[in-house]
Amino acid sequence: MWFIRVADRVLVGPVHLDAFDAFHEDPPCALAPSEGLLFYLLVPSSRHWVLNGHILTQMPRWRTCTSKQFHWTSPIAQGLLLCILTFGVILPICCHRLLYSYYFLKTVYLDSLSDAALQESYDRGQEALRFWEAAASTKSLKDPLETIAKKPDLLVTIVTTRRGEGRDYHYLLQVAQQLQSLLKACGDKPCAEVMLCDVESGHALNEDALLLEKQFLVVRRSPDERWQSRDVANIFEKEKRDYVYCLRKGWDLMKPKNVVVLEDDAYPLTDFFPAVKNLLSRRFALDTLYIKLYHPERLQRYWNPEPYRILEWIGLGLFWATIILLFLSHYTPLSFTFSPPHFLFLALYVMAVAELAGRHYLLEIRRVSPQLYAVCPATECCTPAMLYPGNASIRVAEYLDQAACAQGNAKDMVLYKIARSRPGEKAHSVEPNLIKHIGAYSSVRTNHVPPRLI
Ligand SMILES: CC(=O)N[C@H]1[C@@H](OP(=O)(O)OP(=O)(O)OC[C@H]2O[C@@H](n3ccc(=O)[nH]c3=O)[C@H](O)[C@@H]2O)O[C@H](CO)[C@H](O)[C@@H]1O
Repeated sequence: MWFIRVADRVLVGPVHLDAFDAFHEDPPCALAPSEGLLFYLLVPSSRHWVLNGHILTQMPRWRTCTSKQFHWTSPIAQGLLLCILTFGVILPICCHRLLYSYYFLKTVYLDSLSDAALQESYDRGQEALRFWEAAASTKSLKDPLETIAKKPDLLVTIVTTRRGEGRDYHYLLQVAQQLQSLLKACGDKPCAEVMLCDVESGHALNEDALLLEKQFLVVRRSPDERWQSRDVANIFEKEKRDYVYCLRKGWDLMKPKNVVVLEDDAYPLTDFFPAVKNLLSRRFALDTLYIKLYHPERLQRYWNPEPYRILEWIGLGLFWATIILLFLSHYTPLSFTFSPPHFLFLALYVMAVAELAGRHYLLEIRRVSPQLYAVCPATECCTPAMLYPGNASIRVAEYLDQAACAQGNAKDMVLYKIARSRPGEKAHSVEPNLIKHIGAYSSVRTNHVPPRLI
């Protein structure tokens, strides 16, 4: 390919020296060539044109573009090159295996990643089963009800039911094992009391909860109450009533200062207790109905209908655009000016990189310290891990009692609407997540077979 320059005009287009017919085409203006690539068209001699020593019989019909318009040192060309490199080369290479990135190659990697996650969970479940069976056979503890502290700073209640599908994964045993190891790491004074709330109301027993009876306080409805609890309109209403029962039972038994309610497939991460402690030490916690400790990763993108996220996104773009421009103008030989177009371009560039690579991965950086965890207005979906500061758990039980749940209006949606509609009530979410959702099989919904990660 050749580029031809005459005086201050640049003639742009492909010149195939072996096929002069190409000159009859009218090539479009394209990227400007670098100075070093320019070749000069020699002026015509009689009826011939000479290009780099080759004789042409016709004058090529070129469209001309001024050299100012196309020059590779121009900001537009540089910006274009940067975008092509970033979005067309670097990000696809780095992110094509990242589950929550736009570049994730679902058709190639989703099945293998999902199978690996299932296998990992199964292995952890079997390991937990062996662990708790060994503990049950060797330890004979006092009645857990006698050993629990009254008015603990924090009560962790796990709502559990017998699982049909996915029972070999022993979600409850996995969660209990992890909680126990995190509690040990707290030091001499336990950072929380744990209560298992077994809401199984069928004829079959929740065997995982039975296995943990010697280690943790396990509460259940009486046989009469259990029978009544089965008589409900739908599974979502039952799920809500079970939740309310567990909230009330924890409060009645211990009068805790704060409550965390975990669903039985909410696996606490290592930063769980330090982060909860930090949240409770912040002023806003005194004044909140609940703090969500988990939001599904697939819904963590900027491009989601959460207004604060759009603000965060714009802030991120403006912040990094400023840093990059300051850096370029002070620490590189490049002659960058702080012009508004540069600034706008860089802000949009940073925003696009953050969104396409995956906001989820940016949030993970916050794990460096609990102080860096972000608190924002509560998001809509899901309640696998909820923190109720002060006596909020009892307020929530009362509010939920007054609402009816159904398909499409499960307890998570009801709770979200309550927090928005009740005057004086506020609800928050923390980011990043403090638990991992390990429940590939739902006990209230039809499951995709085999379960997939997204
Ligand atoms: C990760 C995620 O998005 N989870 C949400 C999803 O749960 P899932 O569809 O994932 O259901 P799941 O099996 O995790 O059950 C949620 C919780 O309900 C409990 N349970 C189940 C059956 C029953 O009769 N009684 C009972 O209390 C169960 O022990 C568990 O603690 O939808 C629920 C609302 O429907 C909640 O919003 C969950 O947070």
